[in-house]
Amino acid sequence: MFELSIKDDFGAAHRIVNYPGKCNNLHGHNWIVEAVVYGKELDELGMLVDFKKLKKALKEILAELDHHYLNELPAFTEENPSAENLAAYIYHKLEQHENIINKCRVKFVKIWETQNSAALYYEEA
Ligand SMILES: Nc1nc2c(c(=O)[nH]1)N=C([C@H](O)[C@H](O)COP(=O)(O)OP(=O)(O)OP(=O)(O)O)CN2
Ligand SMILES: [Zn+2]
Repeated sequence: MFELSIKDDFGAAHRIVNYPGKCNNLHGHNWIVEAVVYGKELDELGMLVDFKKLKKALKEILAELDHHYLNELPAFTEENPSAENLAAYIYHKLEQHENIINKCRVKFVKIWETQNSAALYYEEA
C-alpha cells in the first residue's frame, strides 16, 4: 500500500454558534489542512497519483472557503464550521474530486485551527 500526504492552507472568518465563550463571536483563522490518500496501484510513471493533481484538487476545494465567512456558505448554515466539520467537509469533497476518484482513497483530512489545536476526520475502511 502507498500513502501520499499534502498540505495547504486557507484564511477565513467564522463563529461557533451557541458556543459558551469568545468563539461565539466572529473571528478568523489561518487553517492548515493536511490530506492523506492511499492506494495499491501505481501508474506507468510509478505514481499513485501525481502530487500536482492531488494539490490542485485540494486547492480547488480550499478556494471555495478561502476569504469567506464560513457560516454563510451552504455547507455551514445548518452546522457550525468547527474544525471537525471542516475536516469532514474537505474529506468528502476530496474523495469525490475527479483527480482522486478511481485513483486512490482518502485516508484522512487533518485541519489545524491554531498551532496547538487540530481535528482529524477519517472513515472506517
Ligand atoms: N473541538 C473543537 N473545539 C473548539 C473549536 C473547534 O472547532 N473544535 N473551535 C473553537 C474556536 O473556533 C476558537 O477560535 C479556537 O479556540 P482555541 O483553540 O481555544 O484558540 P485560542 O487561540 O483562543 O487559544 P487560547 O489557548 O485560548 O489562546 C473553540 N473550540
Ligand atoms: Zn475559531
